[in-house]
Amino acid sequence: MNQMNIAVAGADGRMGRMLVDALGAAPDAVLAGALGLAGSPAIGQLVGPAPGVTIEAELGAGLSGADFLIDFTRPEGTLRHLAYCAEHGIKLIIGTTGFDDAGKAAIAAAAEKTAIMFAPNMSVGVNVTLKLLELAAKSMAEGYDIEIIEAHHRHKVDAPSGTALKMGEVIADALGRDLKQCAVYGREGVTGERDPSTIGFATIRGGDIIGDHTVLFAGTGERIEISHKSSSRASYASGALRACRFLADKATGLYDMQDVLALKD
Ligand SMILES: NC(=O)C1=CN([C@@H]2O[C@H](COP(=O)(O)OP(=O)(O)OC[C@H]3O[C@@H](n4cnc5c(N)ncnc54)[C@H](OP(=O)(O)O)[C@@H]3O)[C@@H](O)[C@H]2O)C=CC1
Ligand SMILES: O=C(O)C1=N[C@H](C(=O)O)C[C@H](O)C1
Repeated sequence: MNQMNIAVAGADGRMGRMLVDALGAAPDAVLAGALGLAGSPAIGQLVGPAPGVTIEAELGAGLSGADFLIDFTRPEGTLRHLAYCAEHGIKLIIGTTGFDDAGKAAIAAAAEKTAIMFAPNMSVGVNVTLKLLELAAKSMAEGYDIEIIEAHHRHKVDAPSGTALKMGEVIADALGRDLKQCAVYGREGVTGERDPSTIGFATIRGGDIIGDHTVLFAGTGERIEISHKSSSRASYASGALRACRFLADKATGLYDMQDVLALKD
């Protein structure tokens, strides 16, 4: 078994800490570096199993021993790491959400130089849910109003969640619609009757909710709700490690969790 040398960005964050623990328990991987935000009190702290790795702000120091970087940070941080990884052939697993179109284009361009797995949700359950949504949308293309409701902890900074947006994209694609044209992000005041061609989004933020997503297909005389609820961040971390194993024999290319889990038709 080849050992994977994996660095973690945002090593002191909620997902970073979970990833460091997951790497400590993985038989085929070692924590090979850790990155933190310049100026953060976390810089210089030891993480991981003994003898430990220090969290570095300088990319060269944090990534010198790494073949992979797992990045759950913020778009501006990920884009900085992306440029370095593309230049140095470090494979990248991106879990960060909240990218604009230019950020997504930069990720696609970097995938011509190194292998990248980019997904807003790395849990098996959410990725199977995406397949269920495709089937549900095709089967209920007429007569059902589609609303996506997501709930997350009070610290989350982007809305709607990357997962909710991905669910919207999958449904819009299945229906031959463009999400940019048909999405409605919240409602207030005199809105008029609901336009049947729209896909609505509602966002809840509070407490320590790890991540709940429900898609409602509301028809006449019945409604279907397809829900996924996360009760631990461990499912995201194990998905990220699965992605490293998937990328191990790839030199370049942009992949998602549907590729990793062999869920593509
Ligand atoms: N794809 C998936 O399966 C999942 C995706 N996510 C996404 O991952 C991201 C992180 O989530 P979470 O761990 O909860 O967030 P946290 O805020 O807990 O952690 C973010 C980490 O990134 C660091 N950071 C912040 N800004 C920068 C920057 N500009 N450059 C480098 N590092 C930076 C933070 O440093 P500091 O502490 O010093 O601010 C911290 O270490 C979010 O976008 C979230 O939506 C989350 C869970 C699952
Ligand atoms: O910020 C989070 O916590 C999460 N973010 C991801 C998203 O935006 O979809 C994935 C998960 O829902 C947790």
